[in-house]
Amino acid sequence: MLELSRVTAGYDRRDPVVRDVSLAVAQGESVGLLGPSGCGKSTLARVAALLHRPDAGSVTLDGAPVRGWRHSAPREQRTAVGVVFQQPRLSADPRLSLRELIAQPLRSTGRRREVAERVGALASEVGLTEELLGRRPHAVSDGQLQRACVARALVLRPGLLICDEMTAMLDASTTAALVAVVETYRAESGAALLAVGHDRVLLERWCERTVRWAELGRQGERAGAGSGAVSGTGSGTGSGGR
Ligand SMILES: Nc1ncnc2c1ncn2[C@@H]1O[C@H](COP(=O)(O)OP(=O)(O)OP(=O)(O)O)[C@@H](O)[C@H]1O
Repeated sequence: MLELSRVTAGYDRRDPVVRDVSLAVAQGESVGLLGPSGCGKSTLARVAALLHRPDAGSVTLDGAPVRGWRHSAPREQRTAVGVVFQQPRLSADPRLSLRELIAQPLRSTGRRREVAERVGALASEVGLTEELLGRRPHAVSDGQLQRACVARALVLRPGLLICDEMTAMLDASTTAALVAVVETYRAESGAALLAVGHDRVLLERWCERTVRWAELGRQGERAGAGSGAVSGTGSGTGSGGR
């Protein structure tokens, strides 16, 4: 489903934060990526979500190499990945109501006719009332806004979901509710999951497999020798992540 092979990425080519790392997530598989704060997890998650162009290495989605990032990514690749970020306020347009926020990917891909049914169904799954759907981000709590961001990430029925510290600012009951929404969606759709974070207990409970950041450079080797649940990266791996 997702194959990151020998990816180097960052904000300064002379000093990249992600160095020569490889990671593969098979179709339908859930993988937790664990690492300390600042190691580069979010940067790698953004590369996988086609939001950040790597300086080197390759990314393959559903067998097709990714050649464009952000707005230059082909629509079918962009819409195949749903993303939830740690801080919903940074990713949510403050001018939109929660209803519009959830519906926006459908509108921008010309699927307006699905809006009423799909937004209604997702709102009830994530636990947002009609009244909350009419409010804008400034008038809801972080947890309520994150519920809307999860609904938005699922609205196009992606084959891969990337959750970057999705629950870091949530209480235990909202965390459990949103993890359950993601897992219900995965059970119905067969979607794969890459969940990034530093909460080992949560990720080990949530995901079928967890990988530590320090092990990332060896993913290709492990996939070749392992259970077959993970597809190989297709090349030898380098010196590993930081
Ligand atoms: N837009 C940016 N410009 C310059 N440097 C950045 C930018 N975003 C992140 N960094 C730096 O890149 C490094 C890795 O950041 P990143 O957010 O990928 O780490 P992380 O493992 O996700 O951390 P956390 O768990 O704290 O979210 C950090 O040193 C950070 O300061």
